[in-house]
Amino acid sequence: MSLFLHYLSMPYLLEGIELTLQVTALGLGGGLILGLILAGMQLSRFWALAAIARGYTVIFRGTPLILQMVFAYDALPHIGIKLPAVLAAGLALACNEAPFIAEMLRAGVLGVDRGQVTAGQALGMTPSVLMRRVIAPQAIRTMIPAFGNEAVSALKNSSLASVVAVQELTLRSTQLASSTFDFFSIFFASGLLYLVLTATISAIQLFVEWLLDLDRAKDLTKGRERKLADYLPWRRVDLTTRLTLADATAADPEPAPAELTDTPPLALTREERARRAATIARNNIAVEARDLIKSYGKQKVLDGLDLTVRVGEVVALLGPSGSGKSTLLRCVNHLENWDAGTVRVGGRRLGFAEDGKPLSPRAIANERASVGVGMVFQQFNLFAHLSARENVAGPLRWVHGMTRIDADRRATELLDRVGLSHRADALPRHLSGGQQQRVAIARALAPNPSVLLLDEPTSALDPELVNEVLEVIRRLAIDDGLTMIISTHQIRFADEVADRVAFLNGGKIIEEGPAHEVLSNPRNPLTARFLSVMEADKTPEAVR
Ligand SMILES: Nc1ncnc2c1ncn2[C@@H]1O[C@H](COP(=O)(O)OP(=O)(O)OP(=O)(O)O)[C@@H](O)[C@H]1O
Repeated sequence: MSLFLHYLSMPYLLEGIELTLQVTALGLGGGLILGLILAGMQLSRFWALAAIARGYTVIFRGTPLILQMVFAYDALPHIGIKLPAVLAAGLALACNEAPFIAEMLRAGVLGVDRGQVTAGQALGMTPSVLMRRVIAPQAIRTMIPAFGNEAVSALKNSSLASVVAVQELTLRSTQLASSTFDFFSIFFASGLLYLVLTATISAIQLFVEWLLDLDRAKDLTKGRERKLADYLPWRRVDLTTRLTLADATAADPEPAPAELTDTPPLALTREERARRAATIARNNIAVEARDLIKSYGKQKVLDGLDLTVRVGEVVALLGPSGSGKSTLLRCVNHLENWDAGTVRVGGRRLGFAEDGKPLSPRAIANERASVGVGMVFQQFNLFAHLSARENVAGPLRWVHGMTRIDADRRATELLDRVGLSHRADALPRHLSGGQQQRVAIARALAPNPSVLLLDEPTSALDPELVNEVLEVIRRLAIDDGLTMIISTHQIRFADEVADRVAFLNGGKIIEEGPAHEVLSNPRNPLTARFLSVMEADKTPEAVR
């Protein structure tokens, strides 16, 4: 026992730990940098870069680390690169770790919900803002356990550096044992030292997981402490603003939700509708699609579609499942490319330069932000790692350059408008579907869009939550006069809120006109059949 304790505190072995840590740190640090580059190449749009990264992965993942170390130490000098043993071992370890780390990074990035990425694009985020603010923070959280594993494995693999005579812990233990023949005590002490190192890595991993745990939320408004994750770059929130806002909400803890659902639905009288129609007819064109054609493979989804929407007009897109409603909305915002035809928003051809050439993703993002097309999705697509307030305020800062205080103020104002100021600090997963959709509407409204596109905003909701969302949309249409295109299966809602309905079938508008007229007296037999099925069943699923 005394011998074991002696070896455990022996400076000769402890100095070996220093070299072990040096090789591990070089391997992990270098592996992370190289892994980031490889992951970027594999995720890139350029196939040549992806192919080079794949080739690298096959070679370095498929050959033993021990050979790579020998190569770095003995073969590189032949081409004039003579590295000290520690550096050569660290380099080989980094090159070996890189493909594994790249795969972890790639899995983390691909694991982020596509819907959130689309929502970020629709909000005008450039690819780099999307990566920094939406993808990386979520990917990093999911990668921590795998990265912890990789760190432990790199530490253990560093023992192979002994083949290039790095005096790390394993080599020193072996040397000591062969000179003293006290194998058991020495290797037991050495094993325990490795265990301490790997346990430290595990502890750091658990600490980081705890640090980034979003569910560890402490409620500020109830005077409790901020969680550390709030201080991270993507979560940083201005304390003064938070506290001022917290004070404001504390005075009125449960404000508007009752107001949203309890008041009778707004509806226009026949005369008001006629006045509104006359005003809209004089307005400029807000959105114009001309002869739009779009196919997925052999399937033609939009087949020469024409649609004109005037400023202040609310158009409901109706039609059976697969008729192309969502695709049309996605084309309006250029979230989807199309094969032929033109789309203009506010007179501008979104996504194309003056000479008709397609713009880069970054330029399209900037254009989306400046033209102002808001979008609300069927599946809400809120940023899962951000509170309701940050979902609204974040894009205002990142895309529109608003200050933190102004963005937070605007977010609070909009959340109040959709009856959710009391849930501003909640994460999306702690909100009901209806509440999430109301936050999504607030987020889309935040930059004051000129047009709001709503893609079946209630079809993912339980029936009892549908009305709260419809009421918010109704207010936007009737009170605020916002230009909206809504894809919906809610016939009664379309009748009450829309100025015009357009009925799609097979990628074409087969009937359109004033909402009440088309819905109560359809002329096309397909529209009539669709409406009667909807009427008979009252559930959208019936026609799907
Ligand atoms: N990314 C895609 N790849 C291949 N096919 C697609 C893609 N997106 C949509 N489609 C197909 O295009 C057609 C039109 O889809 P779209 O979502 O526009 O219809 P929709 O009218 O909005 O239907 P729903 O009411 O069910 O949402 C469907 O047949 C769908 O399967």
